[in-house]
Amino acid sequence: MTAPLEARSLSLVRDGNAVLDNVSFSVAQGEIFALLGGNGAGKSSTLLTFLGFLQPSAGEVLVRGRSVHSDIPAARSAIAYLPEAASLYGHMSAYENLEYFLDLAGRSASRGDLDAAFERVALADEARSRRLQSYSKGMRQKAAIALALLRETPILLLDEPTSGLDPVAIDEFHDLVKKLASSGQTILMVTHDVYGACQVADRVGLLRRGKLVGSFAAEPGMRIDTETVHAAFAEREAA
Ligand SMILES: Nc1ncnc2c1ncn2[C@@H]1O[C@H](COP(=O)(O)OP(=O)(O)OP(=O)(O)O)[C@@H](O)[C@H]1O
Repeated sequence: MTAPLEARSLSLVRDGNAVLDNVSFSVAQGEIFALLGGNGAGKSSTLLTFLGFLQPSAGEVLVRGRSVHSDIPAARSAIAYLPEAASLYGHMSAYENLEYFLDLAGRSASRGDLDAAFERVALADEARSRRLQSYSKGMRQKAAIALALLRETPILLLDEPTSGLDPVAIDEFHDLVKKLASSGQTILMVTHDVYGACQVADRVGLLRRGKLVGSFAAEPGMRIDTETVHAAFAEREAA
């Protein structure tokens, strides 16, 4: 079966610097793959390449078996992307944000559809009409995920999705991501969080200075030995 996401010998140069070097991996349907690495390892750049915002200098990325750069709109329409800072508007309510962004994506949703999505992400009823500027980071994250759900894309890309969330919000978020994967969505997330990656992912890849230096099957609560963590994070770019 064709993997929904695949990087084939992907190399990337940004501003003259080699950012990714011969990276290959694929993510199967319904799988959660976490790319783990230090600052500057190339995690966000990998996501931006799948979205067609960055062009490989060698190799290619494929979405549902098709080279992204041969049809960027097709790749983007298959993907919901959550950047590190949720990109919804603070001066609008959750209802208004979702209506507006779905409209931009050429979709429409009834109030009932919106409420059903908010239920799935457990965004409280009373919050839905409130402006997002009064939300906590976890609530904004829920609203952004609700939007991703309503777009009904087969693929979800998550950039540091739990940074700044409290431990309860992180657990809720991980449960939600697992539910999405078990309903068939394919998920690629990038993170610094070793523990969280092992909690939520099926597989973890270690990215070190643009090279994929290892990958392994993850299990909740597993410990990665210090040597492995240091191998991934050593020589990271100074933050
Ligand atoms: N807008 C940009 N223009 C040019 N180079 C960039 C740009 N953004 C990032 N880079 C470079 O690309 C490399 C990889 O950065 P990237 O943001 O992909 O890493 P990351 O693993 O996501 O890091 P972090 O964990 O700090 O977010 C770094 O060397 C960085 O300096």
